[in-house]
Parts: sequence; structure tokens; C-alpha cells
Amino acid sequence: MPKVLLETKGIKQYFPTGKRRNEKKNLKRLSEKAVKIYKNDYPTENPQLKEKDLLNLILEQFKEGKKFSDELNATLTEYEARSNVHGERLYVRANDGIDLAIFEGETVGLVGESGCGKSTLGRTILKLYEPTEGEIFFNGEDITKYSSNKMMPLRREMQIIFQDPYSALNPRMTVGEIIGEALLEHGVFKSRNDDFENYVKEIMKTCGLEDYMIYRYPHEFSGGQRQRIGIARALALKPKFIVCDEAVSALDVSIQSQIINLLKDLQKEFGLAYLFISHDLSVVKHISDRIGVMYLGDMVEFSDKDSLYENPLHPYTKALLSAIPETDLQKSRSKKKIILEGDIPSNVIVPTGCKFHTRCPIAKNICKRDIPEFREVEKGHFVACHFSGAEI
Ligand SMILES: Nc1ncnc2c1ncn2[C@@H]1O[C@H](COP(=O)(O)OP(=O)(O)OP(=O)(O)O)[C@@H](O)[C@H]1O
Repeated sequence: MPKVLLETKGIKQYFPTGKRRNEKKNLKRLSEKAVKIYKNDYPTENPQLKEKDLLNLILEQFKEGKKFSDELNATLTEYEARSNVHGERLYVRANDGIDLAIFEGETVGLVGESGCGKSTLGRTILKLYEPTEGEIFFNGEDITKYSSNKMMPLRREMQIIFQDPYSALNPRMTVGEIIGEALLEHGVFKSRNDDFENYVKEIMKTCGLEDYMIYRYPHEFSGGQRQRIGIARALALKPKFIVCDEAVSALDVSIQSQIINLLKDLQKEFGLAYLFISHDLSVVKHISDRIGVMYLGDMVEFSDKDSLYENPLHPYTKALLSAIPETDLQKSRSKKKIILEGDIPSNVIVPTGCKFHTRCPIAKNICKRDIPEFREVEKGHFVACHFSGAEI
């Protein structure tokens, strides 16, 4: 049985956005708008009711699933979401209670649309952000409350590779200095002596970089080579765990597969565990053992790779998978495309009930009202949906 290396329990990461102002005005504006549309769409229904009572009636019907016009639906959804915000401040709810376990030597992929909170989770796990709520364990040690000083020895074991190989490397430092910086900081070497240089060259070689590059500057290299430099830097301290945050997204497809193969080789050689963050499900497929799908700060599905691709249970996962292009023409023709309507809602004013209900093709009344539990429906396959697995 593999050992759990990293675990999060109920991680919440809320970023304050400022004071909540004019909320009463907003609600008033929305309720007036809803009543106006309703009166226009159904001029003969309940003309005797006062505005307030009419609004309550409309909201009741909305929750019961009555089909209104798109405009009225959108207005009522926003009204409900805004009524649902408590307290004085508004927050960006980047992570809204995430449980995750990563085993030694495995790769967990994390997918979801831009802004759903993947990077925030990766950074919170590394304690680059303090979590608003929840707990983080590394190697069984509760590191939630560790100060940056106390985190220092653990930093050797937990590293990150960033998306943009162009901006992530200091242009004033040579490749050797970039890769070796952490070695000096952590006292692995006292100075840039011969042993230091040989060690850096060895790491470079492992990452497919040649010796001569050690005295060169990042701008002299291609995107793929720069990403190799970023990987070498992360690897220098021989970590156990690396967060790869969109590590191949900025690269050409052919270079992407080279870097993924390099990451896989390094994993085998050093027994590394990765949290591999990407918005692209076809990239994640090549490297992950297990995959989590995020939507608006929540983990909505989590499972081993095969189960997820062969038997997706959440309508959002199904929609993401249906968007992957098929190379086989036959398969491509028979593949059902699920087009999600509308935009991702704000993660400040979040929808009530299941956050996905505003875009979900199979949403029912309960979805507007009740938050679905994140539950294990098959061994190791978790999903947060009232109608998991239902046909779309
Ligand atoms: N330091 C911060 N302060 C305030 N809000 C933040 C901060 N970092 C992230 N956010 C917000 O949190 C939400 C989640 O962002 P995050 O970068 O984690 O998403 P993501 O899924 O990684 O998206 P992308 O792939 O575009 O980076 C976004 O709405 C973002 O604007």
C-alpha cells in the first residue's frame, strides 16, 4: 500500500475583495427586474399581488423548476446567489473546502477552467499562501500553522514548476546560478566550488541540458529548454513532491510531450510525486495516475485516470471530456459533444446549491437548493452531484 505523502482536509482559501456595499440596492434592483419581466411574460397571472408577494411566488416557482425565459432565470439566479452572501465582506472563494490525498511517487492531475482555483490550491498546499481554513499534512506532519522559518527544511522536499518558462527565470542570472541558488540558500554547498558546479552539471544532464549551458543566460534558450531549466531548478534539492503548475501549457505540442516524458523519467528515477495542474484534459491523461476535476473552487469529481475517462460521472467532467478532439474520424463523428451554456459564474457571488446548476444540462430543483455531498460512488471514485452518472 503506497504511503500518503500529502493530505489536505477541508482547505478553504478566501481572498478578501473589499467591503460589501450597495447589496440592498442590488437585491432591490434584481427583484424589480424579475417582477417586471414576469409581468411582461405572464400579464394575466396574479395581477392582484403586491410586488413583494409576487417576487416570493416567482422565487418559489423558480425553485420548483418552472421554466421561465432565460432572462428571468438569469435574474432570479443572481438574486438567489446574492441573497446567499453573508457577512460584511465579499470574498473570492478560490478554494471552498478541498480534501485531497497524494501518495508517494504518484501523479495527481488537477483540471478545470481558468479561475476555478487550481493554482491557488497548489500554492496553498506548498504554504505559499496561508489557508483560510482547513489542514495540510506533509509526511504525516501537520504543517498548517508552520511559519516560513519552520517551513524552511520542508521547502527542500516540496517544489514548484511554473507555467511560463519565459518569465519564471531571472534574466540576470546564468543557468548555473538559477539552478544552484537554492543549493547555496539551503547550505547544501557553502560556495560555488568545483563540487557545486559538478553537481549542477549532473542535475542539468538529468534534465537533458548540456554542460556548456551553465554559463549562459535564459534568453539564449528556447521555451522547451527554459522549462528544462525550471525543472532542474526544482530538482536540485532532491524533493519528494513537485507542483507542476501548467508546466507545459506554454509549449508547442511536440515539446510538451518531451517535457512530460522527462517528468515521467525523473519520477521513476527519484520516486517523485507530482500535483500536475492543467486546464487541458488530454495533457493530464498522459501523466496522471489519478485526476481531480475542479469547478468554481470545489472538487467535483476525483478518481483514477481510467475510471474518469471511461466512466465520467459528473456532467461537468462529461462536458470537458466531450470537448477533447478525437484523432479517429469515425470516433469523432460518433462522439457526442456537450456544449455548456453560459459563462462561469463569479466566485464571489456563487450560485446556491450545486454551484454548477446554472450551466448544468440535467439540473433539477434540488440542485438549486442543496449542496451535493462529495461522496465515493465506486471504489476510489468520488463525485459531488445529485444525479451522478445520469445520461445527458
Ligand atoms: N492573491 C490573490 N488575491 C485575490 N484573488 C486571487 C488571488 N489569487 C487568485 N485569486 C482569485 O482566485 C480565483 C482562482 O484563481 P486561480 O489562479 O487559483 O485559478 P486557476 O484555476 O489556477 O486559473 P488559471 O489557470 O487561469 O491560473 C480567481 O478568481 C483569481 O482571480
